[in-house]
Amino acid sequence: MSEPLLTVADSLKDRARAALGSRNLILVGLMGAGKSSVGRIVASQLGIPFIDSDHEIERVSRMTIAELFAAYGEDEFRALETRVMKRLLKSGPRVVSTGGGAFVNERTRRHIKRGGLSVWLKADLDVLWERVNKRDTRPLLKTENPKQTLENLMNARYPIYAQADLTVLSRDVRKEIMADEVLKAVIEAQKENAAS
Ligand SMILES: Nc1ncnc2c1ncn2[C@@H]1O[C@H](COP(=O)(O)OP(=O)(O)O)[C@@H](O)[C@H]1O
Ligand SMILES: O=C(O)C1=C[C@@H](OP(=O)(O)O)[C@@H](O)[C@H](O)C1
Ligand SMILES: [Mg+2]
Repeated sequence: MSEPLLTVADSLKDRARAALGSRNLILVGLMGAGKSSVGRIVASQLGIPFIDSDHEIERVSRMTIAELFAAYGEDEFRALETRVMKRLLKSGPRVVSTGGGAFVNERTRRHIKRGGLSVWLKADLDVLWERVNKRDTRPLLKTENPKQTLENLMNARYPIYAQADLTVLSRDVRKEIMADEVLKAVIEAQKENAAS
């Protein structure tokens, strides 16, 4: 019997998987960009493990992110985040979705830059706000005007996220489509690398 033909979707996964090699794929960007949900789909498409750094932090500390912020403050949370990221990125390939502040922290950013290919999921304020205002689990948004806080974070952080290896626009389309766009960006980056 002849081998079935590869479908377009299969070849996208296979080409992205080959382009990634043993590197990690690390998703960065602001709260609500879709790092956790899109990262999980990308990992399943690539057939490699998925880890969300916030979940890993919650697992090792046996506390929620909100509890950690309340009990120890943001600085301690960042120190723990740095340690967890360093450990997660030691071996690959994996898809690692970070919390929104991880790439902003200089030490964590260094681990991410060394640890693989970083992808910024970039979204505009209204898209982010629509998504994050449905839940109140994010301690940094517990302010009088959370939309303004989100905008301030955007202004402060976007120049830093721009240091990621790749940028993918996070739009109001299905998460599966966003995941495909991440796979395409990985393939494009490899092509450009090969051409230069
Ligand atoms: N492309 C998308 N379309 C619709 N909803 C999305 C999309 N990406 C993420 N979401 C939703 O937005 C919320 C935030 O997504 P999440 O993956 O937790 O973002 P992050 O980890 O970047 O903060 C979740 O409720 C998620 O289901
Ligand atoms: O932007 C940030 O500094 C944070 C983002 C959160 O993760 P998500 O980006 O997955 O929401 C979480 O790590 C914590 O609440 C701090
Ligand atoms: Mg997340």
